[in-house]
Order: sequence, then C-alpha cells, then structure tokens
Amino acid sequence: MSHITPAVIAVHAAVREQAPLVQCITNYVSMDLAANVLNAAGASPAMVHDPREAGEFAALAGAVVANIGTLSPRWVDGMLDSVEVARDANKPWVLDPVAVGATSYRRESVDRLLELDPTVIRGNASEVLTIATRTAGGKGVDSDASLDDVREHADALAKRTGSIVAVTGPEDYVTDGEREPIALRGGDPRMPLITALGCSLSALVGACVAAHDDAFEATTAALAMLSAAGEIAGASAEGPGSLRWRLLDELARLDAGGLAQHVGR
Ligand SMILES: Nc1ncnc2c1ncn2[C@@H]1O[C@H](COP(=O)(O)OP(=O)(O)OP(=O)(O)O)[C@@H](O)[C@H]1O
Ligand SMILES: Cc1ncsc1CCO
Ligand SMILES: [Mg+2]
Repeated sequence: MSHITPAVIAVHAAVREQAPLVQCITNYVSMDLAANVLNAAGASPAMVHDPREAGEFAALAGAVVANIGTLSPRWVDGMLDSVEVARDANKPWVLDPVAVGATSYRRESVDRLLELDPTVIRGNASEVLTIATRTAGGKGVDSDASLDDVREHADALAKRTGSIVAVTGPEDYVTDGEREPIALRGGDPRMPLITALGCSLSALVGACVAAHDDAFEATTAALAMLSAAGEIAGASAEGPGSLRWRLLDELARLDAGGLAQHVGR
C-alpha cells in the first residue's frame, strides 16, 4: 500500500459525506460530463458563469473551478469575480488552462487568473509546460508533450506559485514543489477519446479540495478516483462511447477497496 492510500480513501469518503457544492465556470463542451462526473462522485455541481451572479454564487460554493476551454470576455470576467470571492474567503479554487499555449488571449487570461493564487492548476503536459516556461505550444486542447518534458517545470511552477500542480496523461503527476511528488499509472488508453474528460477531472479536483483541507492529498485523490474508475470501466468497454457511460457507473460505485488496489501499485 502506498503511503498516500489512506489519505485518498479519506478524501473519497469526505466527498460522499459532505456532497460539496462546486461552482464550475467551464467550457460548453465539458458542462454535461463535468456535472455528471461530480454527481457520480457524490458532489453537487453548479454551472454558474455570468458576471451578474458568478461572484455572488462563489460565496455559497465549497470550491470554484475556472476552465478557459471556450473563453470569452464575459466568461473571463465571471471567472475573475468568482475566484476573487473564493480567494478572499479562503476557499479553494482550481484552474484548468485549456489550450493555453494556442493563443495570446488564452495566455493573457491565464496570467490574470494566476495572479489570484489558484489552489490547484490541473492540465495536460503541454498546458503545464506553456505556463511554466511561458512558451506557446500544444496541439489545441490536446497535448503534444510528455510527462518527462514537464516534470521539473511542474515542480518549479508549484514552488513559484504556491499552487498544487497536477499534470495528467498516460501517467498522472502531482507536485507541490516540496513534498515527494506522486505518480499514478492506470486508467485506460482510450480515455483521451472522451472529450472533456480532463475538464471533468478538474471539476472533480474542485470537489475534493472542497471536502479535504490538504490540497495535495485532495488532488491526488481526484486523479486516483478517475483513473481507477476508468481502468475498471475499460475492462468491459468496447470503445469511447461505452467507456464514457461505464466510467460514470464505476465512479458512482467506486469503494475504498477499488481505490486502494489502484493507488497501491
Ligand atoms: N493514455 C492514457 N492512458 C490512461 N489514462 C489516460 C491516458 N491519457 C489520459 N488519461 C487519463 O484521462 C484523464 C484526462 O486527462 P487528459 O490529460 O487526457 O486531460 P486533458 O488533455 O485536459 O483532456 P480534455 O482537454 O479533453 O478535457 C486523466 O484521468 C488521465 O489520467
Ligand atoms: C474540444 C474542446 N474545445 C474547446 S474546450 C474542449 C474540450 C476539451 O478540452
Ligand atoms: Mg484539458
């Protein structure tokens, strides 16, 4: 059993017990899946983004998730309002910098969000590399970098920002720049064929940081939960369509035993 396993099991149970309200300001592609992933995990999703209400809503939420996947000025304003309220109330918030390397508008928007001290930054290898090295890159929303390219940059980014940095892909990686980083294998190689699964994972990180104070452990737990559910679902899935619904089913019935088996390897 890995040293992190008891913490992962505790976070998983805390989400089910507390059913935290997670405000997601996320992209059009991801809204349905992210809300369903949160429901399956036992959390309570709300997709609330307009600046007329986003900040007010953040005062009610246990965590805020800001995802720039289909950004536009009003949405970015809603994100800035919400994460400012969260930060001022000492509530956790999660940044998903979708395709940040693709355009200057995305980079500028992420720069503004980074000034508001995200609790967790969760992205694929290209996205984390872009933020850490301030260089353009990535293939749109998909990654064209590997974990080996980014590991040390992720550590440095975490150290510099004070955020937990989670890099996902065939192998997931969690670092705070101080503690021994966590590497998680597993999942299913067809998971990238399910659009917005990474965005949904960022929403799940939101649920976990809302339910558990140690954001490093909470982030690790979210990654482990999705990876375990994906791996179990993959055993009987015939393709990305059945993997998607099976993953939701497996996430909903995931228990401590399934998690321990997954994280302990
Ligand atoms: N080759 C793979 N094998 C196993 N699991 C994978 C693989 N690639 C991605 N995953 C898993 O898929 C989930 C989403 O991670 P990914 O890195 O694909 O996000 P992303 O690129 O931000 O996705 P999106 O932008 O489509 O939302 C994570 O749980 C990750 O571990
Ligand atoms: C496909 C796509 N385009 C913008 S956001 C998104 C979801 C995956 O990140
Ligand atoms: Mg993504």
